[in-house]
Amino acid sequence: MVFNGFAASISGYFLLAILSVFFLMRWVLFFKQKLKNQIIAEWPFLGSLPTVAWNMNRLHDWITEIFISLGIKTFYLKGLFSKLDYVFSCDPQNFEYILKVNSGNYPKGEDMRQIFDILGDGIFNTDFESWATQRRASHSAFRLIEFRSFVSYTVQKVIEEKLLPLLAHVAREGSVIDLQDVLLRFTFDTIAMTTCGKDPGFLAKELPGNVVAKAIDDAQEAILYRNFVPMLIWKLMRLLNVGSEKKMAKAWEVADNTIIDIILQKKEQLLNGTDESEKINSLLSIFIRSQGQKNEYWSKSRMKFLRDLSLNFIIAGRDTTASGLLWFFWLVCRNPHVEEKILEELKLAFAKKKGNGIGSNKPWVFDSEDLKEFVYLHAAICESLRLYPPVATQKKGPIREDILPDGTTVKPGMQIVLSNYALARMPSVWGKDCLEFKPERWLREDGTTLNNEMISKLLFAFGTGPRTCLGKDMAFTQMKMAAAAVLFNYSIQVVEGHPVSLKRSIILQMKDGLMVNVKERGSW
Ligand code: HEM
Repeated sequence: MVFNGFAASISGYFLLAILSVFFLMRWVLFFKQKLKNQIIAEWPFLGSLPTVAWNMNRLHDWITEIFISLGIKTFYLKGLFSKLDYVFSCDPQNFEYILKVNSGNYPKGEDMRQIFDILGDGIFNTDFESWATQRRASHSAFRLIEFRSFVSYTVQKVIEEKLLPLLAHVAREGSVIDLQDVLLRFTFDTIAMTTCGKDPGFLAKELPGNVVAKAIDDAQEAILYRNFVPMLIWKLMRLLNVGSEKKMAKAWEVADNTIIDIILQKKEQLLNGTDESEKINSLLSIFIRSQGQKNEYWSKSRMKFLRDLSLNFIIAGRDTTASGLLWFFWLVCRNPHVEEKILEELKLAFAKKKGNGIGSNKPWVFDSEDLKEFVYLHAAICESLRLYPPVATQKKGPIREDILPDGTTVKPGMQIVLSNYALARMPSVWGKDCLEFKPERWLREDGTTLNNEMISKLLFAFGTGPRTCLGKDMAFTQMKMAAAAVLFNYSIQVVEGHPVSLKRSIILQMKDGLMVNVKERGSW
């Protein structure tokens, strides 16, 4: 009897277990099917958040697929409690309207300020009066001839003394190198020098580690995470000092210590009369000189202002420019006919120099004056920024209800995501060949001059309107100078079979880097 009862209960449990597994499998299959079949599947209470999470690793491509499969350029997405929380758009009219025409209604907002809190009260992270004052001051500094010359001088020096020697070393060794890593080192050294006047020495043959570069990577990882989890969760993680928030705290400490150290050194030099900043026209030196030299000018709030200024520019300028160059090189490698045309332009400029008895030695580095002649190269860079915009999406939140040019209603509390990446992939904007790398798109019909109207109307890689990128000219100088020097002196080839896909990051990067072979070109 006892045995029979025991057997019955065992078989009962067994049956229950089989039934549970059966229902669990059905449930999993049902959810998988729902996620697969419906491009924006919605769930009770959770809205579309599970679908977003499911597609997180391919977010930009997923958003693009939605636009294309639904044949629209704007759609809503539901967040928690099925509230209409998000508006995604790739309509150029909406870009122009939100970023320029009615930009006053679309500030960065408190959420973004908290997510990017490491940037303090810097230009990138503030709105209204605080932003306007910094914008005016930074804009004046960027227009100074001294600063512009210092940027060109620094970029040329880093290319000549570090970037090309590193590539020469790789070519001689016949080894392969990760171009993404090299470019991040290149832009870190140049942005640190132009912003703070200090060379971190990150781009050296030995490929050394660097605590500040690591701190910036860690901070960006935490910022990415903060963008996708509810604020309550990451704030709790910060309180407990765990995960990405632990790394963020450390990154913050490193950034503070390093930058404050540099500012204090400058203060010492200024007060002791040993200042070299007359020769070094970095952004920091320009700001420090403009504030006067007396001790009382060095208040705590002024130190914080200088710290925020430096960090904002370093973060704004490093990964963006490296990403712009990386995708450019990759696209050029895949399109030899474009490379050929760029080389023609470079050879012509080089021949002119030679004719004037100026240059014949290799490796040859073009200077800032030469860059003006590189129209096709400029168009090729615009085209790679179109297809792979380093800032792939821009997020904005309206403060008042508004109707966008395409008729979409937006309300306070909503997040508007403008997808630059999807915009490039819209046949209705660019034509059927939208996926092709065609620098000619940005040239007038004569094929020799840039179509500047089109650039200002459709190239949103740097944003537009009052918050348009302050470093745009600087980025072009850097990208054109580096691209010309590398392509003229070396042939870059992507290692066969190297996988290229998007990394989950704020700035468009490659998940596995970009392994390349480098070969020296013969003399022209
Ligand atoms: C290819 C390189 C670059 C790209 C694609 C790029 C893109 C952008 C974009 C899209 C914005 C607007 C962000 C928004 O509306 O929230 C922006 C803002 C900004 N960028 Fe860049 N950027 C690049 C390089 C640089 C460089 C080299 C610097 C300076 C050293 C720089 C400094 C800034 C600053 C200070 C802002 C904030 C402007 C403001 O809010 O008024 N950027 N950038």
